[in-house]
Amino acid sequence: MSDQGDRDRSAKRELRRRVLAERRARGASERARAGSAVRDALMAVPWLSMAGTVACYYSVGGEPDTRGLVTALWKRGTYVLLPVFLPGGDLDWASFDGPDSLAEAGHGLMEPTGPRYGPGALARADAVVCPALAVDRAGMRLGRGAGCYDRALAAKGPHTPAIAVVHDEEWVERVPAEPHDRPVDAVLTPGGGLHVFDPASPVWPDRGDRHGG
Ligand SMILES: Nc1nc2c(c(=O)[nH]1)N(C=O)[C@@H](CNc1ccc(C(=O)N[C@@H](CCC(=O)O)C(=O)O)cc1)CN2
Ligand SMILES: Nc1ncnc2c1ncn2[C@@H]1O[C@H](COP(=O)(O)OP(=O)(O)OP(=O)(O)O)[C@@H](O)[C@H]1O
Repeated sequence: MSDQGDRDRSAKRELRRRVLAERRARGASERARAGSAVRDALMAVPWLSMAGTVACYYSVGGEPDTRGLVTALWKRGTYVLLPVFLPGGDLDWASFDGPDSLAEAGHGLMEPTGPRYGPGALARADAVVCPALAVDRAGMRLGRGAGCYDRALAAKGPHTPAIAVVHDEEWVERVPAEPHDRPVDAVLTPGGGLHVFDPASPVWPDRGDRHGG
């Protein structure tokens, strides 16, 4: 392994530690406010309202709250896929079908209990809302370090945007990146709303046409 690789990995560990400590310090009212902002920002995006299937995550702990978003999408009739963390770090996918369709799982996660569609199910999503600990100005994302989303995002379609959700302070100048890291297409922060990195990217144009309106 190269020295640069070692430096990147230890810089990632340090940034993860810092963000997780800051998240633990966030209070319930800030979390609730952030959750409403995340929900309202994404529910107002026109192309997302045309999406038949959205892969999301069901937030836990100090993560930017996505529970309101998941519920709002589901109530609107969008098919919502949520991840199931497999031993080994791959993600399986099952649908959200109301709060009763979830159960506590390992690592403090809440996961869907219904039929699982396999890691390849992400190919059917029209958008992927993914967790992150930090995102930088170029869209590189830092995850929890299991590589789950690095691998999972490889299964999404080429016209499917990946949108990372982070707290305002977690959208930073630069995240240490390794060769396997892939940028996301947009970042959503509670205070700043949705920011698209490259509006000319093939994930964005003609969404209404492709998805039948
Ligand atoms: N809400 C949510 N769901 C998600 C993710 C996520 O980040 N957020 N994931 C994104 O990849 C996957 C689960 N990935 C995980 C990877 C590692 C650990 C882990 O090692 N947890 C530590 C505790 C760390 C902590 O307290 O935050 C442990 O159990 O020791 C947990 C989940 C799929 N589902
Ligand atoms: N496409 C991939 N295929 C196989 N292994 C991968 C892939 N991407 C990353 N990994 C492995 O996953 C591990 C963690 O990677 P990294 O530190 O970038 O995770 P992360 O992006 O923080 O986490 P996550 O993707 O779960 O949000 C690394 O050891 C890396 O080699």
